[in-house]
Amino acid sequence: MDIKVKFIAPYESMVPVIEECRDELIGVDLSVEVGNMEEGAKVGKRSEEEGYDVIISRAATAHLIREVTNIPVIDVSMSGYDLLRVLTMTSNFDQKKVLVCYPTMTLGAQAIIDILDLNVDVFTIEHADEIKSTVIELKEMGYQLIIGDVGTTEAAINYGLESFLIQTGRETVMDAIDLAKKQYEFYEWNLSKIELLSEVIHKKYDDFMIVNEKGEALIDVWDTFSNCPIEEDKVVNITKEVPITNKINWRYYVKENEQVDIKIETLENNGENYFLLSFFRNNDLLSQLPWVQKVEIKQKPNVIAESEAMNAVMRVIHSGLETHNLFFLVGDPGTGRGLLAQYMHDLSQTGKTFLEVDLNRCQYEYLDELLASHVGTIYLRHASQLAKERFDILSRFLNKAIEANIKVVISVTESLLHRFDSKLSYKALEIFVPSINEREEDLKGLLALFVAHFHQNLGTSVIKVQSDVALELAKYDWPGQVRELRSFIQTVVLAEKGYVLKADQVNRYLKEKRESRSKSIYQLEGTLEDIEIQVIESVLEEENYNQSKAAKRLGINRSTLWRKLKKA
Ligand SMILES: Nc1ncnc2c1ncn2[C@@H]1O[C@H](COP(=O)(O)OP(=O)(O)OP(=O)(O)O)[C@@H](O)[C@H]1O
Repeated sequence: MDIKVKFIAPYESMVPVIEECRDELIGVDLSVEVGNMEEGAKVGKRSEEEGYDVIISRAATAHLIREVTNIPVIDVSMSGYDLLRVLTMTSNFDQKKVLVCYPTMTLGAQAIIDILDLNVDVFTIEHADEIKSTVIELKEMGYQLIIGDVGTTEAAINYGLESFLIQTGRETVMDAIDLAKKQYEFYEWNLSKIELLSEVIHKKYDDFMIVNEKGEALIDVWDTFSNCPIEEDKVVNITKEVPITNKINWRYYVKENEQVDIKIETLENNGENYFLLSFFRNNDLLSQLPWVQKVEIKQKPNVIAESEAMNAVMRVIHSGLETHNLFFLVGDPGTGRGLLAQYMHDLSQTGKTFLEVDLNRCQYEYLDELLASHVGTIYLRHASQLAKERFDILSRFLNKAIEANIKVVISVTESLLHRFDSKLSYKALEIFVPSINEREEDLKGLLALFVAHFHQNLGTSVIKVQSDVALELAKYDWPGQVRELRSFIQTVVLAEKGYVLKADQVNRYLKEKRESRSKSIYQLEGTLEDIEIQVIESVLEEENYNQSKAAKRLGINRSTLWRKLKKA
């Protein structure tokens, strides 16, 4: 396919010269328009939009076009031929002559003048904005004829001087077109490399941009967003604020009630630094990870802590939150470690996100994605069973999280500190969550809390519990800890229709519980429903009375499970 070239001629008489060249061109689709300086820049911008591949223009106009376009812009620099032509022509005139040119031409022009022994002086200017004052000065110096480019000759005419424009000749036009072809091939080759790279990054991120240290975009790809979701000045701010490190940084912005997370990675190429900014809508990334759950804590978690053992835990939590970012909650499943983690978050990280992570299902290569700036607490579950290599990855992640001021709470069944290196374990605070048997004084409070909860949420009748019920409950060992107690209360209040729960009622259920525990196999007696409820109960027990997990294992949803339990 032909390369589409737009030639923007700064003056009218250049057009026929360019058109004359057109017939000799192979592989180039050339069109010409006239436009000097700002006018030329406008034409350039429009030409890019119209799909031109390369633009050719001259001197200052080419420079202005380059500023407003992203395609290659070739400058038809004045050649020796052009100078030779204009100097030969003006040698026929007797006026006091001066050639005004830019530094790149000064030496060549002087050489031609000397060789041909011409009566022309040379005056060098650095910038187009010096033209006016230079022409005034030259006039004062007695020059009558000025040779120069469009700007200089126009100024000369304005100040009543004779002028000759250095015209661009055919050979110069041909050279420029040839250069345009070469440059375009090179540009296209680079472009295809960039497209390939974009494709690779695109596989990882849907929406991203690569910007330089000034915040200017080199590549941008928008898939889920229609364009860059944050303003240009915010991108510039990111490049100013974010240090050049190999650490991942995060920023988040709220735009039209929607949160946009920006993951910032730094890249280095040829001694230059760049930023790879990837954009995620509404915590998109986190919601895509099945092992991460964003828990919304609507109200302050109500932790019952009447017993001395739980009181001690609360004291450690309160003082530890001020000094530490890494906590190990050591205790049996169901003792309330998750609840305590939420309580800690609510106390110290209000307004931020609480993430619950299942380390058993975690994709470790994505762990760093959790370090988003809006994340306040990461609660890691199932850390006890991890393999050695996983511990190393986890340690690195924990260090990063601590540095990012994110609180990490890890629930474990026994102390794990010895498995981390001493530097990290020094930063951690271990909190031992007592088993329910050491929290007898809490039973009354827990009972009241659960009864109220089920009354409010499931519409159960019981609203009051006789004082001796707690004593009866204390006689049982609750291997599934508080979670098992909660589940037991749920079963009881769903079944009992009176307002007051009495000790003898509770004892009846406790007796059944003891009996069912001693059974090793299901009783294949009674109806299908009876057998079903036995299966449900043992799965519930095995899952530490976690209804969601039990429902998942049984392949039913939670409300079906709840209905079946209610019927039992
Ligand atoms: N001190 C407490 N006050 C009020 N509720 C409690 C308390 N301790 C535990 N609970 C309740 O007991 C249930 C089990 O607690 P939680 O899920 O936090 O246990 P866990 O130790 O995190 O167990 P797992 O790791 O198996 O999920 C929850 O419903 C929780 O609200």
